[in-house]
Amino acid sequence: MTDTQKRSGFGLIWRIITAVPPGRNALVALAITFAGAAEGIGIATVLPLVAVLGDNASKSNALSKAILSVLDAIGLPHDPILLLCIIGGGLLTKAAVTLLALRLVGRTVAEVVANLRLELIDAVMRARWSFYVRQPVGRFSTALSGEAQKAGEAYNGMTQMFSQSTQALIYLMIAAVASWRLALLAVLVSAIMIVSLNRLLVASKNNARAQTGRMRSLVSRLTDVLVGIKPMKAMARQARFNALFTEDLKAIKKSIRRQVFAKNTNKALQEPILALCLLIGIYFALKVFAMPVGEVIVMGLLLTKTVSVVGKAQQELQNIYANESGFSAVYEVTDAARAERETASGKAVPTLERGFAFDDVSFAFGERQILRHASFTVNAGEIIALTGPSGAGKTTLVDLLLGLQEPAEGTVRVDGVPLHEIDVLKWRAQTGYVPQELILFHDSVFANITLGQPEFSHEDAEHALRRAGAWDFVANLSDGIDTIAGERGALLSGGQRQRIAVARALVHRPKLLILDEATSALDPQTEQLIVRNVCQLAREKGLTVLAISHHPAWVEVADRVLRLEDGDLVEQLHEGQRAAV
Ligand SMILES: Nc1ncnc2c1ncn2[C@@H]1O[C@H](COP(=O)(O)OP(=O)(O)OP(=O)(O)O)[C@@H](O)[C@H]1O
Repeated sequence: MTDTQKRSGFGLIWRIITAVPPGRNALVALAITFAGAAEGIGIATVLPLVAVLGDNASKSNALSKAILSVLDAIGLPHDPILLLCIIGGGLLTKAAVTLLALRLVGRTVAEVVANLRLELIDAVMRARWSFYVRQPVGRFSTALSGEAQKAGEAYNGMTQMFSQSTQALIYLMIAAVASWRLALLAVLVSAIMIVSLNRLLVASKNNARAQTGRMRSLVSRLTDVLVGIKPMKAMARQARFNALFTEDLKAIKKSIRRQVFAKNTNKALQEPILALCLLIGIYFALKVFAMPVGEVIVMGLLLTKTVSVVGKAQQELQNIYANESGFSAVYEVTDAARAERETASGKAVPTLERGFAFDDVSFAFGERQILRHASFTVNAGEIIALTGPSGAGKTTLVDLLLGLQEPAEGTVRVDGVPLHEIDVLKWRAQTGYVPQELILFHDSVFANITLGQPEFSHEDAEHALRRAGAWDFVANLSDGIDTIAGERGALLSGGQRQRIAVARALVHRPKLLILDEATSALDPQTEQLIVRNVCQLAREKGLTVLAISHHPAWVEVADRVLRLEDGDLVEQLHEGQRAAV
């Protein structure tokens, strides 16, 4: 059971309440209580009105006496018009203050949702690399959209429930002053209603949870499928996924049906339960306690009011339950991401003036040994080609160099300083990285290169594109550098995408350039052009290059070739060196 599941129910409600500034909560509570009290005064004044209108029996009622003596104390007459004004004034004040409270609630709900989303995005962005590898992307999308929205609705439900409960309490107090029997009856009828309809609340909660889980699974699957839709379409193998979605959709349909039924039934059954209890109450009041008709009518009004607000409070609780699974899901993702937050790195700022080194580094994924006591040094300005069979661990070696993975043993050093003493964010900021599976954003070529960082101009992007051998084709696109690349860059060819990714890695003038099979999709001439440009950067600007590639173009120009195989890292002589030997 996760922490979030343990905290479900009222623990989570408490978390939502405490997510709102205490002052705001207090203000909302105050406005709601004040509105309830104003209405309560209005309703309570009905009994003395009946008394003043001539119902002598009502005159002897404690509530009538209390209100009329307050009028005496402040020197006001027992005038029916005045009492009508008090009733109307109470109801109008309630309406006005409720409007104010609703404005506050609206603002707070918007803030709750926005804060939840901010917290979620912040936690996800700060998580370590290994966290993302284990999560379906759809999990984040569902949490960010529908589930965060539900959290806001749950807060709204809580304020409504608080409002109804406050009103119920006020009515109950008035009822207690009017008659202890009435108060007892109100408590009894409310209890009958709460207990008899509780099953519907539990049903709402369970169905909402099932629905949230299924929705998450559906969105995760759909996102995965859409990301990899092309080969499925090309091989006409998408039918299996249709069947999977149908399963999820069927389950969602079933839980929605049950949830709507539970909600509507709760609403529908409250009225007959109340009516039945009221009829029994009226019978006892008239026949057993021989209460006067006028008093019984007012008491009936008070009882109806009290029990119906209890009913509304119960409906709001049902709403909270229906939305609770939403915010517990948001917290689950946020908490999971927070638990995997990248630990604070060191303070040293590397300049890569001397180079970097692996010092007796070992690393494994479970049983799979990737590096075994690897030691090597790369001097600043060197071009290194890294080769090795598929799955040997070349990408993982780069992850270790960038602090995306931590060695089980040994130390990675930059300029002689261990990586854990270095500010890794500043270290990574000096790196240009072109991954094997590159993805362009659905945005312009310019935005894909600058990643939206305002410090880069069109000239910077053009300069980087020229270095990446991409300027000619970009200049010929319909909107030049402002052409939209399409979903994941699908409007460009594989080789064009690679060159834009190289430009993205060069635009911030890095000190270290990491190319992971970055030119694999290019024709030999274009690849040679990029290799020449990168070599020039290494010679003129001291750029250090680590190129994972089997292509001769890189192996031939490399100062050194490292080969990784079965966990062992060895230095190889390339053609030129072999000839010299
Ligand atoms: N996050 C991970 N968790 C568990 N195993 C992983 C993870 N990432 C990679 N691996 C495994 O580690 C091994 C090395 O993967 P890596 O991507 O580093 O190899 P590579 O040499 O770059 O391969 P290729 O040349 O095919 O790109 C593979 O067997 C892979 O299955």
